[in-house]
Amino acid sequence: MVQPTTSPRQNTVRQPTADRTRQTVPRPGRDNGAAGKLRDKGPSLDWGAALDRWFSDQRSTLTLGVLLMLVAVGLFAAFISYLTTGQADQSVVGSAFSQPLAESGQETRNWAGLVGAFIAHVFVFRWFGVGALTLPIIMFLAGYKLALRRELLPLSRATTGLLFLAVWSSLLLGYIVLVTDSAETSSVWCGGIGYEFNVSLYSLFGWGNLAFIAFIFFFFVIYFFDVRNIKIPSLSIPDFSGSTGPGSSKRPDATLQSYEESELEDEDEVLVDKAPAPVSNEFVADEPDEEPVVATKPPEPEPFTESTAPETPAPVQEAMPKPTGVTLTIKNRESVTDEVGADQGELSATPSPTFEPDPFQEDDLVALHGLYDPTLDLPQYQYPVNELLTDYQNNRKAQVSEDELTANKEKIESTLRNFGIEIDSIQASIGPTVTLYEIVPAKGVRISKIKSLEDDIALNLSALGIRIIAPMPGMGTIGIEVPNKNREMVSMRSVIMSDVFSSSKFDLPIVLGKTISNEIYVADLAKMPHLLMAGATGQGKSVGLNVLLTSLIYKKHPSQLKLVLVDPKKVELTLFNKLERHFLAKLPDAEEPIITDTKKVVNTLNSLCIEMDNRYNLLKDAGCRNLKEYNAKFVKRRLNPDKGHRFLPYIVLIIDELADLMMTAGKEVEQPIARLAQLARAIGIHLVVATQRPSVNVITGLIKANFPARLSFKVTSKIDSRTILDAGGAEQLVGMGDMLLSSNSDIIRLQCPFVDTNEIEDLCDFVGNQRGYDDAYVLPEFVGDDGGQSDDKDIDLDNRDPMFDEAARLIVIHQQGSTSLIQRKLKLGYNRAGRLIDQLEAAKIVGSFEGSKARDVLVQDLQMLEEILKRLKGE
Ligand SMILES: Nc1ncnc2c1ncn2[C@@H]1O[C@H](COP(=O)(O)OP(=O)(O)OP(=O)(O)O)[C@@H](O)[C@H]1O
Repeated sequence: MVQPTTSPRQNTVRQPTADRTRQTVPRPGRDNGAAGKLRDKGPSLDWGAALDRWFSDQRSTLTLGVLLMLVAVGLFAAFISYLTTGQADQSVVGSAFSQPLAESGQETRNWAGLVGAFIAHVFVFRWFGVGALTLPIIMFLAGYKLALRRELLPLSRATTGLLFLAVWSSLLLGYIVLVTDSAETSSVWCGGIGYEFNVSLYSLFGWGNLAFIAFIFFFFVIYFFDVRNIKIPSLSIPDFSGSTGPGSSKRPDATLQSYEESELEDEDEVLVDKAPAPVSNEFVADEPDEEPVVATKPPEPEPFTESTAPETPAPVQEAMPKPTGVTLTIKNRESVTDEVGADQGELSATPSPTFEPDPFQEDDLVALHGLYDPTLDLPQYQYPVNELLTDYQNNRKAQVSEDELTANKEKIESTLRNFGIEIDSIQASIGPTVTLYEIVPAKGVRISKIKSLEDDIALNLSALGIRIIAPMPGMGTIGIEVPNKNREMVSMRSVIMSDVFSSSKFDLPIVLGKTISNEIYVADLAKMPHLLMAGATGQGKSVGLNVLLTSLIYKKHPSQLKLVLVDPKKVELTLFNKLERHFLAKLPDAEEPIITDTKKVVNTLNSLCIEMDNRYNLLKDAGCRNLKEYNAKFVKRRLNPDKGHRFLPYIVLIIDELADLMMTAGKEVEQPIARLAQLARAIGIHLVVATQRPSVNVITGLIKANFPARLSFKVTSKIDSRTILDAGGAEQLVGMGDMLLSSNSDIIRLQCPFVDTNEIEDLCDFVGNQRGYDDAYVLPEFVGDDGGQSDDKDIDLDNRDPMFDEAARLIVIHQQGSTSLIQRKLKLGYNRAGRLIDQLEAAKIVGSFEGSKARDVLVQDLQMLEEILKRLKGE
């Protein structure tokens, strides 16, 4: 969990046990580090790497591609030529090795000379006949892909089809040549394979050969076009573009169409939906009539509520990578490797049947569109720059003079001696806030004795905040922490700019400050997986929360992270309001993205539980154990958005002041918090809960048990310290961001970085002023026991939305009562689409809201609908 900086005392920061275990336990089916290292040493990898490098150099692929295309054209010419001149050339080819080559060359009539005649003789005459023409075509397609890094036709699929055609046409023509007894003149058309095949079997089966050849064709078509899912009439047109429907086009996205259609075949009405193709923003160059993609305009964001999930746009619908495509793909590949490489919590659910698209098509999708890149939602988004944070001039190292050190050492020694404790040695290391004196006691000294003298030593050193660590975990020493007279302020800017943070590959990196040995401590919230924070008023809790949020905002793209901010004190988190359209999530009907009202907090927590359940269902359907695996699969376009799959951002819930909530809502907040804390780690929902009052009726056993990572600023009593950390010590901290972090039973003292409100303001302005989503990320609707939000749905049908009729027709045509369908097709924001669906419900066109399912459509056809619309208009 820790990324240590280089420091002489590096070994003092211990890796949490869970992480250590994780490194040593190999995971089935995964590439583990050890295996990687072994391979690294093998010489074969160097060749592989060299080859990879060669292929990733565009000059190499361009050269090879063009060469392949030229050879393909030459071969094509040679084969065509052989079909007419072959017979004459046969003797030349036959005698090529018995007479001088130059002479034979002159005699050949093949357009591609003796070499052409020779190759054509093998491929056309000996093997495939006219079917051999498919081979240069395959070669040309491969060359084209290499040279231009795009496909004329999906390569793998076209290769399969063309190879089949080569063999099969040879068989069929062989049969014809045999039964017409025209081998003398026409055997060049069928080639040796087809002719020999038919000769061997004809005496046994007679015309049965033809039936067998026809059956082979049928068999191939069944598998190649996956006949389960396509309409039979389209089979008559073998189209290697991969498109199978009657309306198949030569567009390069034909594969995509086939992908979508094959998945949706069973639902005719959905196919209707697909006909006008929601592929509105792709392949602009080919389809100028379609809605153009403006490079600067991000695609319409989809608020991902469960009810909208089935309508989430296919990842394949994102703008086709333009000339930058290569870069994007490479970037994505890296990010996927990163993602798959690390590990996370696991989901024990048994994977249910998974959507496994045809591997050809899946390859084709990635080949055509590249990996799915969620950040293309906001392609122009700029990560915050370091200059937004203040460079505190006085941010010097802690000044502890030699005199101060020696004086403290002597005092410690003499104090201990006064109590009859002898020591072997004493060593000091200066931290930002405190200096640690490490003592090696003389043999026979009882550690508990030193610990019991804590107060006396503190008195003698006349310093506040002495903390005695006896023994120092993992070392045979005793630590005494003495606060520095002049402490160092750890600025946010310095930690954000540090290598350890900026190069951190954690999923949710949060920089918590500096350790006693001046190492910058970065933790991964995703692995914590939740954090409980306590601290008396004025000790740095709000600054701590700001630090945590700042870390996340600096590292994550808005498409990868959503924040749910709960602030019953109403003032602490207001600044983050500006991030509404980038990082914040809220309930569908919420006006403000930052939740301050207790009732709304309860609804939000329950809504997050629904989101959690929805995510578990998605993961189960995808056969993934955690969010990372799921997103990695989605990025590789292996999950079908039409089945509700979507890229899932991390959600971080921050509650600033749990005490208020527990006082007013008690169990109503405790239970969903405990449930989320218990179950939400695998699906990427993480909680940070802060409180001023770490008493047992606020941090109840239920909550505490589910928050293994706890952070305490200075608290007022030892009891409070015990409540939060299960150990004393937090009452002796010195304030101003001095804190103790307890995770996996280790306690570490840290100095929290400082970030001021005006820095947060600048940061939020920087992000908030950029183009964002249309709205905050919408959480699933939650209707409480009292009917929740339904009471404010007094719908006045005389005051219908101008788009009402259009929305109604859309819903009836698609027979799908979904807000996001309206949003997407009519290009409306979520709120307006939500109002429309309420009006449609009031007009009894759609049924009532049923949790995560789409609403029922109560009107069967357009005719009925027109009647209803007329009635509404009073006609
Ligand atoms: N990491 C830090 N480094 C230096 N000074 C700090 C740090 N954190 C807090 N302080 C100082 O302590 C003051 C109070 O901090 P903060 O507002 O975070 O306290 P708090 O615990 O949130 O209080 P409350 O609960 O009343 O809101 C800050 O204004 C700042 O001067």
